[in-house]
Amino acid sequence: MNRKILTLNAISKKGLARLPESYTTANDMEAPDAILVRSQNMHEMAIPPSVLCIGRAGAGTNNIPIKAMSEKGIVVFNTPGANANAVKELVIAGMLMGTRNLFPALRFVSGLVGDDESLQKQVESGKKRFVGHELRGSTLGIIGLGAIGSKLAEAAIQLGMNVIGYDPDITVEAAWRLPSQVRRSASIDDLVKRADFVSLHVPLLPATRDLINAERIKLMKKGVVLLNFSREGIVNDAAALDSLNEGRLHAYVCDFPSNLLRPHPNFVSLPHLGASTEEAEENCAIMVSEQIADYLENGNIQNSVNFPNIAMPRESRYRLAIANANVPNMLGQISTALADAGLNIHNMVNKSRGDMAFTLVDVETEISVKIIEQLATIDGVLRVRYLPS
Ligand SMILES: NC(=O)C1=CN([C@@H]2O[C@H](COP(=O)(O)OP(=O)(O)OC[C@H]3O[C@@H](n4cnc5c(N)ncnc54)[C@H](O)[C@@H]3O)[C@@H](O)[C@H]2O)C=CC1
Ligand SMILES: O=C(O)CCC(=O)C(=O)O
Repeated sequence: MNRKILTLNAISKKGLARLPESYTTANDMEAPDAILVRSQNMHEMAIPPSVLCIGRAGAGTNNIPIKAMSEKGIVVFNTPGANANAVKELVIAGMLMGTRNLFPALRFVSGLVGDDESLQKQVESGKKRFVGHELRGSTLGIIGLGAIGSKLAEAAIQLGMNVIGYDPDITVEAAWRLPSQVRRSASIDDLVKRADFVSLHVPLLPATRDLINAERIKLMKKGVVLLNFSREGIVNDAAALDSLNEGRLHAYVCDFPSNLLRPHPNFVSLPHLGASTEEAEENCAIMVSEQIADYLENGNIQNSVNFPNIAMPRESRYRLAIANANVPNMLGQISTALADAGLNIHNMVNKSRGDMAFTLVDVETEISVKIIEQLATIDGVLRVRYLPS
């Protein structure tokens, strides 16, 4: 079927190539079936009523109004783990930038004047200001042991670091990925007291806003390097500046700009580069393109952040995909409406997640527009799609 996909950010061509050939992609179009996005803020955007799903080529979905999309039956996907290696590698670079004073040292060298002999003398007398610490033997505290945090833990152990971690909601899968040497912290406070490096790998949520604030920074060891490759807002900028000024924070390495912190020589800020590798961009775009195509064609859902995972092999040509509220008797009402219309159900699956549920129904004969309209009027049904193959 011809489908229209609106791309709000640059999405890797290798990923877009995974969409069926009949699909059109463009960064400006009327009535798209789906939207592909990376970091663009969609909170103020008017979402066209034609949109069936949104694919976030990446992990964080705080740029998407998830609740409003759920209420409209719009499925939001992300790509768990697809850019985790890229972020992990940049965090390792960040630890070195912070502890080896690489930016102040680079600024020192760029400011030198004189002939080669004079430069040599200035370097030899000046370099003692930039003496740092090695990663090996230091303690890294990781807050959030999901896709990125667990990869970082593994790499840090290989570099000879001691790793402590905190994640009260760690998934079983992520826990299995963690090396046995990672020590569990009882709380964030406990973790920050013991770490030489603190790295944040949690989503931005109301509960994680200002997670690192003045009180927590006061618990940290003097000379700690703080790394935030998660989101701005998770570290309180004013508290970070105060502690950089007083020397408790040796360096704050962050993937987001801050006008307040920018003038401080030990604030290292990158332009949201964590996932900016060709490999990560391809991985995310491939994963998200395959997910939205399977949803648009078959109603199958994998890696949604607001609806349950659901999949049913196609054994009949006539499929209904129904987004509905997770309330009693939805299945009863749907199957009664189909039975009343003389339609025989071949296969049916329903999954729920929080307030949301999703139902796939394959019937043995064609479904009329009238039945689809009737199903859409059932209280709690958010969206009904007919997907004949
Ligand atoms: N700088 C960049 O370019 C990128 C930034 N990110 C950011 O990193 C975040 C993490 O990414 P992933 O590891 O892929 O996500 P993930 O979902 O695999 O892991 C997040 C982990 O944080 C844990 N968590 C949630 N609240 C917590 C809390 N209060 N305390 C401790 N742990 C908590 C969860 O249980 C989960 O295990 C994303 O939400 C995104 O904001 C992700 C990719 C690229
Ligand atoms: O797409 C990007 O460059 C940003 C990635 C990111 O922040 C994420 O995946 O959460």
